[in-house]
Amino acid sequence: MNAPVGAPRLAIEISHLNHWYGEGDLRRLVLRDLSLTVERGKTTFLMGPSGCGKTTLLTLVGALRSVMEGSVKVLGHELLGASETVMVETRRLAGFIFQHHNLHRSLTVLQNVRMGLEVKGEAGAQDATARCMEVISAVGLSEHMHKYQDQISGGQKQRAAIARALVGKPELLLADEPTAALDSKTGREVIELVQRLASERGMTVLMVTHDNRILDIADRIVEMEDGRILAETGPKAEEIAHPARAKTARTKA
Ligand SMILES: Nc1ncnc2c1ncn2[C@@H]1O[C@H](COP(=O)(O)OP(=O)(O)OP(=O)(O)O)[C@@H](O)[C@H]1O
Repeated sequence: MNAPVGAPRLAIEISHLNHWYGEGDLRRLVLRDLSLTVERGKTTFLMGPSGCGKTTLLTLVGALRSVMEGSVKVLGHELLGASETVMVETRRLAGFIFQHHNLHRSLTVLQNVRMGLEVKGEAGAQDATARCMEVISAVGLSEHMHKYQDQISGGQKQRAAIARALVGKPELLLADEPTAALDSKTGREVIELVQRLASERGMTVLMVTHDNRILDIADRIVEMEDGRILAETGPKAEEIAHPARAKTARTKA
C-alpha cells in the first residue's frame, strides 16, 4: 500500500539541525548541520558508529526531546519551538520500538499491547480488545497472548513490543536497534515482519541498526558519522532522495 492520497510526499524533513548536550565548557555538539528527508511509506535504516548521534536523531524525530536549533518537521508538525500539545500529538502519530522490548513484567502480552492503545487514549474503545488481538495475531503471538514476559522467548518479546507499537496504527514507526538482543535468524524474522506490516499499512519506518544482515530489507540506508549524514545507499536510495535525477538516469539507461 502507498501513502494516503493527498498526504505530503515527505514524512520527515530535517534541515540544518544542530543538537548538543551539556552547557558552557561542557557543551558537546552531537548533531551538526544535519539535513535529511524521509519519504512516506518507505523503510529507512540509519547506520553509523557508536556515538555518532543516531539515537539522539531518532528521539528528536519522535518528539521525545526538544529541538534546539534547525528545523525538524514530522508528519506536518514543526518541532522547533513546538508547544507541548504539538509534541504530544506527534508522539501519538508515532510508534516506538526500542532495543530492549520494555514490556511490563506484571502484564500479559495482551495487556502490554493494550498499553499501546492507552497512550493514545483509545484503550477504552469498544473494539480495543479486538484490535489488540488482530495485531497480536499479525505478529504470530495468538497462542501466547495470556502469557507473561518470562514465559516467552526473546524473539516473541520483541514481537509483542512490535504489536504494542503498531496497535495504535501509527503513521511513523521509530525503532532503535530492535534486533540487538536477538540471534540473527530471529532478528531477520522480526524485521521482515515489521517491513511486511509497514508496507501493508503504508507506514513510514525509520530504524537505527548495526545489523549488516538485514540491510537488503531497507528501501534506503543512511549512514551517519560524527553527527552528520555521510552517505546514502540502498537499492532505491537515489530514487527516493532525488526522484527527478533517478528518472533521468533511468531514461538514459
Ligand atoms: N543525555 C545525554 N547527555 C549527555 N550526552 C549524551 C546524552 N545522550 C547521548 N549523549 C552523547 O551524545 C553522543 C551521541 O549519542 P547517541 O546515543 O545519539 O549516539 P548513537 O549513534 O545512537 O550511539 P550508539 O550506536 O552507541 O547507541 C554520544 O557521545 C553520547 O555519549
